[in-house]
Amino acid sequence: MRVNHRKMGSKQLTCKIGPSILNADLSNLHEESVRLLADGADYLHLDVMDGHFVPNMTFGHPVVKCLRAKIPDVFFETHMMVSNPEQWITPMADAKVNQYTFHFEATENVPLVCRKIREAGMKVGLGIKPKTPVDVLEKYIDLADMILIMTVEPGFGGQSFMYDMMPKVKWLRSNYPELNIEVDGGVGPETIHPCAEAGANMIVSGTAVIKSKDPKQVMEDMRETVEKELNKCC
Ligand SMILES: O=C(CO)[C@H](O)[C@H](O)COP(=O)(O)O
Ligand SMILES: [Fe+2]
Repeated sequence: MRVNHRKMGSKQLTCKIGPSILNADLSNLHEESVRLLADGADYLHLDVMDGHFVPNMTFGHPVVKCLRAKIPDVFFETHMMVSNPEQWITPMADAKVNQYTFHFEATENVPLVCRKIREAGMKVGLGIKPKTPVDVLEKYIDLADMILIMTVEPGFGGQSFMYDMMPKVKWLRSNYPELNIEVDGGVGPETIHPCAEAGANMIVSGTAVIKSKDPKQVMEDMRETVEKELNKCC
């Protein structure tokens, strides 16, 4: 299935805030997630790391499945920082993940992975690491529901936002007005302006939300900034 993101149709893009629980107290994953959702999160961005594609490990489908059992209705995106992303499609679908976001750099066969994710009933997210140029995505964009532009080297939370990734977001937004574009890494109140101006509408924020005394306010402020920019163009 192909989605034509180039056309300027009637689809109104909305801002979605997806906190990353990477730097939360993972022994309290359920409580932390419930708190973030009560504070206004639109979806949960679950960072899955395999210690191979990135030099760190987090959790896999068994944990996601347990979390899903306690939180049945919320949109789960798994950010798959794994080699061989094909391997985990079925288990993540079984865990009732809504969107499976994998990395361009992790596979030789992007179309095949996109197709398998869709066949398993999930939305397709396709991401690139900072050193990967955005134009490699051109022939795959219509196979995806969302493009992820990493604004840090994947692997760890709490890193500094890479401002020089913003031209990638701008390029995508100017060519694909209806595309969902996500930014991830070092995003918070201090760095949301360039993301919004460049055209990102799906905002992942870990440390800035989790470590804040007022996560609700942080998410509200980021949403307001993004929505202001989205409303400018239409
Ligand atoms: O994918 C990630 C790291 O690879 C995380 O989603 C990201 O880093 C979020 O955390 P922070 O906002 O603290 O950077
Ligand atoms: Fe992530």
